[in-house]
Order: sequence, then structure tokens, then C-alpha cells
Amino acid sequence: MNKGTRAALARSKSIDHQLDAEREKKQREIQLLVLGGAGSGKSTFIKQLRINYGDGFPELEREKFNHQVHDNVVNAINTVLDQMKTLQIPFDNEANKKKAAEFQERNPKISFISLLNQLPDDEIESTKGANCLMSTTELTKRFAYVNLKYNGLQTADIEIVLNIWEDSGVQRCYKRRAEYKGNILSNGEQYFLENMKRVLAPQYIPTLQDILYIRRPTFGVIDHYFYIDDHAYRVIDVAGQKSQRKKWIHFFEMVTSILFFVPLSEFDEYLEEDKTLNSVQDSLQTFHEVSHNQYLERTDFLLFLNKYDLFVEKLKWKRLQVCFPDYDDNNTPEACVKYIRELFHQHRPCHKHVYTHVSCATDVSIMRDILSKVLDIITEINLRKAGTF
Ligand SMILES: Nc1nc2c(ncn2[C@@H]2O[C@H](COP(=O)(O)OP(=O)(O)OP(=O)(O)O)[C@@H](O)[C@H]2O)c(=O)[nH]1
Ligand SMILES: [Mg+2]
Repeated sequence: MNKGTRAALARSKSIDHQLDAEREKKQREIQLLVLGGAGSGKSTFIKQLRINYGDGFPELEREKFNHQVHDNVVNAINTVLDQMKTLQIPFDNEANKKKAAEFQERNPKISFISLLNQLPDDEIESTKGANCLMSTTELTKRFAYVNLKYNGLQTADIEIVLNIWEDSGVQRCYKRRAEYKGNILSNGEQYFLENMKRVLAPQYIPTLQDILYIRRPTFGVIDHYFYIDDHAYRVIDVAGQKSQRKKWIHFFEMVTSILFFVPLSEFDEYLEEDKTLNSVQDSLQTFHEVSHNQYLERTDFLLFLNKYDLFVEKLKWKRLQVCFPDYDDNNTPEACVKYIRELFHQHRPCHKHVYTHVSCATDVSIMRDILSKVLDIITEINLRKAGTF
């Protein structure tokens, strides 16, 4: 064997070795796929993992969410200003009417649905990196693709929006938000409007609570990596919007468990992308389809009945019957959640184990307890899968 052949053989052995190591690492990695409709709380759940088991969002990382908070303020104020026209509420100060119109022209509402629909169909990307959410650079790149300027609010517009917000006509319209039709203000948007002075201040750095309340739909697929108790976790976050769900199947074969999110409080709401589909009914249908998928026959599911805080509030004035006409028990959160939980369990294949958690993904202390239980369950599933249990 000449020198060149020996060197080539050594290189090939080394590549084989690397591939084996990579394969072994992949086999040991616990892979969690987080599924559920748009806005059900998937990414917020992953932020909680990062808070409890990742870097915890140090200040330098939190700063990167500044623009996302501004985007949420822009969308929220646009909604209130639009509703002033619908509800025919005048500005208290006539000059604000003109300022508001100019502000809206410069800062129109960002429609994430249309942005998602403009992304190429084969957009399946993953962002690797130590416990990181999609970087601002990556987002800027993607938004540039869909022609959205991503600069946050200009200083002059910050002053204008703060002034407009003080107008008593705008405040009256905000107080009547329960009457908004079609375009409701989300819980997070209300939070940012009520904290507007703080979040638009010059040296503002988002707090953990701010980060948990941000609404920024997931584009494509994002990988997150965590190392917890000597286990490597890959947590896969996907977009929940209907047109994006065909990408989910790409990950079915290799996952340890599916984490499925249901937005409990949306039992009287319809999908943004399809106004004929009730949100919780859609979740039930999707859960049925996914849990019966042939590639997931032996995969256990963790079901999160999420947004329980908003669910409890809504049940004070809305009956669960609007979503489930057959439901005739009392309207307490306990009875209602029990009913929904049973419905989901009826929709699973009977051999499949489904571990259920009633959650509030924006609440750090509730999620700390839930996450610890979830990780115990996942470790157990992983051991069982490896055949050592
Ligand atoms: N009050 C409350 N808000 C929640 C809860 N879970 C999520 N949210 C809010 O709901 C919004 C949507 O949450 P996301 O985590 O972005 O939803 P998603 O499932 O990742 O949505 P897509 O990426 O579009 O598929 C955010 O503004 C969160 O702050 C909850 O349990 N309670
Ligand atoms: Mg998301």
C-alpha cells in the first residue's frame, strides 16, 4: 500500500468514526417536538425551558427582544385606533386625529399571517446554537425577504404614540375592548399598552415577563438545545398556522415525545387563518390526526391544556357550551377543563398514553413545577424507549 492510499484510508476511517459518534450522539439525544395551533403557547413554553434550564435570558439577550415589544405595541395601538372608527369614538384632542392617521401610515399593522404566506413553501430551516431563540439577524434577514422594515419605532413616533395613548377618546375606546369585533386585543397586547411608558422608554430592557408576553409567530422550524441532568435535549419549535403544519411530519420518525398545546381560552374564538374553524375544535381535530399518525404509533404524547388563566377569566362570562353544544354541566373551570381533557383522551388511539398538564405558559412559578414533572416523565419515556426500564 503506498503512502497516498494509506492516507486516504486513514481519512476515510476518521470520517467513519465521526459519523458513528454523530449517530450515537443523535441516538442519545432526547428529541421533543412541540405541536399545536398558532398562538397556543409553544414558543412561550420553550422560553420557560430557557428560563429554568437554559441561560435564563441574561441582559444582553433580553435587549434583543426590544424590537419585538415595539412591534407588539404598534399592532395593539393600530387595533385600538381602527376600533375608534368602528365604534365611532372621537379623539378628545382633534389634533391627535391627524397625528394618529400619520402614525398609522408610517407604522401599519404587521400581518403575520400574510408574512407567513409569503415565505417559500420549502422553508424548513433550523437555527442551531446553544439554547438560543432565533437571532435578531436571522429574523431581520427573513423579514427583509418579505419586504418588512424591521427597525423598531422611530424616536419621533414613540413620542406621538405616547401622546395619542393619553387622549381620553383613545382611553375610552380601550376600555370598551370587549366590544371589539373581528380584531380583538390579545392579552399580551393589553399588557404592552398598559406598560407603554416603560417599554417605550429610551433605555428599556425587556424583563422576563415582557419576553413571555411577546406575540411573535414562529417562522419555519427552530431547534433549541438544552443540557439537563446529563441529558442532551433537542426541542423543536414549529409554526402552528394551518398552512405550515405539513412541515411537522418531517420530524415524526425521530422524536422521543410530542408535546401538544391546546389554547383552552380560545373555546369561543376562530382561527386567524380560517374564520370558519373554532380554535379548540381545530386543536381536537389536529390532535386526533397527529396522534393517529402511523409514524407516531409508538410515541407518547404530553398534552398541555394551556392558557388556563385566560380560560378561568373567560368562563366568568362565557359558557363552554358555545364551543361544545353537548356540554350541559356547570360552567366552573374545574368541570369544564375535566370535560375538555376527557374529550382529548377519547380522541387518542386507545393504546397510547397521554400525560396531561393544565398550564399557563406565561407564569414562571407555575411552569417551574410543571417543567420538573414533564422532565421526569420524559426521562422515564426515554428509558423505556431505550429498553432499559
Ligand atoms: N395569558 C396567557 N398568555 C399566554 C399563555 N401561553 C401563551 N400565551 C401568549 O400567547 C401568545 C402566543 O404564544 P406563542 O408561544 O407565541 O404561540 P405559538 O404556539 O408559538 O404560536 P405560533 O408560533 O404562531 O405557532 C404570546 O403572546 C404568549 O404570551 C398562557 O398560558 N396565558
Ligand atoms: Mg411559536
